[in-house]
Amino acid sequence: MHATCVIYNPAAGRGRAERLLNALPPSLASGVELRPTTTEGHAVELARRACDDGFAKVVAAGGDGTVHEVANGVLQSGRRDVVFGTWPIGSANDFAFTLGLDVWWKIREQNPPLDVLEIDVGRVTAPGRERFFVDSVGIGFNGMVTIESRKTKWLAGLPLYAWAFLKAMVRHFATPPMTVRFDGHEITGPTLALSILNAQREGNFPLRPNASLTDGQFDYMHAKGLTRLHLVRYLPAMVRGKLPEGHPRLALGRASRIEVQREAPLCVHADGEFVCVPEEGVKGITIEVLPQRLKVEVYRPALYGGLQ
Ligand SMILES: Nc1ncnc2c1ncn2[C@@H]1O[C@H](COP(=O)(O)OP(=O)(O)OP(=O)(O)O)[C@@H](O)[C@H]1O
Repeated sequence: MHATCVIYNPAAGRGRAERLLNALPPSLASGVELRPTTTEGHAVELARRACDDGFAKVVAAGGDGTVHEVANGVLQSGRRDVVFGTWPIGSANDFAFTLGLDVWWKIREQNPPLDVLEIDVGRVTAPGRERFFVDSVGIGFNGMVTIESRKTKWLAGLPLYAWAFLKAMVRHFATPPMTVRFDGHEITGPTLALSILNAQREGNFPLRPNASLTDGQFDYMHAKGLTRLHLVRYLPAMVRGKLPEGHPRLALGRASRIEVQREAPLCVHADGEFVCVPEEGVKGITIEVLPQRLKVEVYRPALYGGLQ
């Protein structure tokens, strides 16, 4: 049997995935078994099966959606020794950015060496559902941005999410009251969005550029009673990863357990995949860190986007 199982989404990157995998450099292609997904959600099952089959390494080849599903499969398998790899061939590769793997992928022909790091993982629970995540969770406005990004097929990467952000701002801007408990500290008030980052980027925006994957904590951005004007004003800062510290309506902080309650049903994504949409009526959700729970491949020269 091969040592590595590569689970890939043929639909990722607007259909580019198949072409890229057919042109793998020999250093990556040898010792690898490719297993394609056939439908949404399939990668979870394929990853679980790859772990049961005894592969030492399981790679998610696709965008953040594929990363999310493969990571969930590996974590559900209970095997702690499996190394999780990411080949960023999707249209959003936020997790790969933090691991330095988007840089590595560009120079893959040179076969640069990768290291293994044990990173924190997040777990989202709500009544009747449980999900792991590796990159980020977005609640409220960010969930609506994800809905809008799914409707746009003609853009990718940052332009896609900037466009979806503007559409969500016109169609779904709302700041209903929300109660959020960050570890022992509870706040109730108008909330536009809550971003909870294990890695550094959400929807291509480097919202928390100093987030660590190994500190046992999430870095969050709590957008409270902002106006549309605030959003427009802070969009360039979000794109550059330079949100203001100490803003009364935009709190930045760290926590290892976050509980959210809202009267209006929640829209929540985890790594860009929906945990719940408003129609499902979910009003409460808990997000917690599982410290150093997953072994992942990283490219050290560009780890944390090469910034730290
Ligand atoms: N064979 C398939 N056919 C259609 N959809 C699939 C298939 N396999 C996976 N998917 C779904 O495609 C979605 C996007 O996958 P992924 O994130 O890997 O690609 P992407 O090009 O980066 O997309 P996105 O624009 O969402 O970031 C996921 O929700 C995933 O469940």
